Amino acid sequence: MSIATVTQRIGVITSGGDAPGMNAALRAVVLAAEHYGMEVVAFRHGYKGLLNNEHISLNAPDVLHILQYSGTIIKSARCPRFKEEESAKLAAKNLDALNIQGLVVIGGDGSFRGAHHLGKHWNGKIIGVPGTIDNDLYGTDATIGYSTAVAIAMDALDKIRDTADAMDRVFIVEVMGRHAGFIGLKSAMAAGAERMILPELQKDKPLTIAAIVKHIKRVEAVRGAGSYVMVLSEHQWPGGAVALSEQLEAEYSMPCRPCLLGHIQRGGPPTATDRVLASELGVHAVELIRDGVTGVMAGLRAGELVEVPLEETWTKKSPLDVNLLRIQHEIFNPVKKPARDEQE
Ligand SMILES: Nc1ncnc2c1ncn2[C@@H]1O[C@H](COP(=O)(O)OP(=O)(O)O)[C@@H](O)[C@H]1O
Ligand SMILES: O=P(O)(O)OC[C@H]1O[C@](O)(COP(=O)(O)O)[C@@H](O)[C@@H]1O
Repeated sequence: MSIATVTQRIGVITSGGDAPGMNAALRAVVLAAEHYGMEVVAFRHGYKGLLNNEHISLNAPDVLHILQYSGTIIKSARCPRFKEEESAKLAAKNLDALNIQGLVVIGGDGSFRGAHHLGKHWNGKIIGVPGTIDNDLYGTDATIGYSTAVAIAMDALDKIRDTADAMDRVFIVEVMGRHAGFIGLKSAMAAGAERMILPELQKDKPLTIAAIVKHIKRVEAVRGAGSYVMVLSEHQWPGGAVALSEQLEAEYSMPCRPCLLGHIQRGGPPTATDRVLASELGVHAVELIRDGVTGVMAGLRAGELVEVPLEETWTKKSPLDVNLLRIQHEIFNPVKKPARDEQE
């Protein structure tokens, strides 16, 4: 690839919930831009910074040794005001005033909606880089941060198992992923959890407390007294893991404890998978801007770099891996019964 001779200035933001690997993506954007003779202007606090003109210029020394840290050095934010038309117009004005020709938006589906909204009022090139632990963006096999969140949840589940097993207890571990069960499913499989309560499974036939108790008792009948670890995606039970645990203790006399992983899932060192994915997609985003592409997310599918129209990333839905679901429900379920009964 030839080195561009025309100097371009590109902007970058990290937006929405921070995700492990956002710093690695940022570093990749800065290093790729420098490689192609482009300047980088970062807006702090996502779209809020774009509206408030809170910008800094970023060069290679600014991103030295940041890829091993979660969070984001340019900070992230949620900015409800950006949904207004006037906000997109103001952002466009601010970008033009700085002579910025392209913008890289590192974030999740909300951030991409924002990018699409901005694109209606701004002529610059806009590229999305998928950064969210939830993995809920269509068009890429994984989002930046997902691998780390799963690893953290798995580690927590392993630790919980020690105590659950020692004391013959039921544990309910609540994981993030407000609309998608990717973290729940993968961490449950990785840690050998007995039960998963995931948004996708709850949609058609929400679990009842009676069905949960029945399964716990059946597992005990098969294995004898021991541990039972349940992975619960957030917002899938009224009152969450705490309420479900209290119900099991009070109404069914089951020794049960809740564990809420919360924002622990977004911190600590990103996995190698996230760092490399972020590096590849950050560079791809800059190369797309350099090639004049706009309005797409830089993604990775089956090992290949892809470009997905921004709108598709939230209008289309990636389903949970049906094979992983089948294995969890049928092969790894200690209670052998037809899969259709599982979510009763
Ligand atoms: N429909 C929309 N139109 C314009 N901007 C939006 C829209 N939805 C979200 N955004 C912007 O993107 C930000 C991040 O979205 P959010 O859903 O909070 O996180 P994520 O990008 O991780 O999904 C919002 O705070 C808002 O500034
Ligand atoms: O950090 P906040 O604002 O409390 O948001 C929590 C939410 O952020 C996430 O970690 C990531 O979601 P987004 O990618 O949509 O920002 C969700 O799993 C969780 O529900």
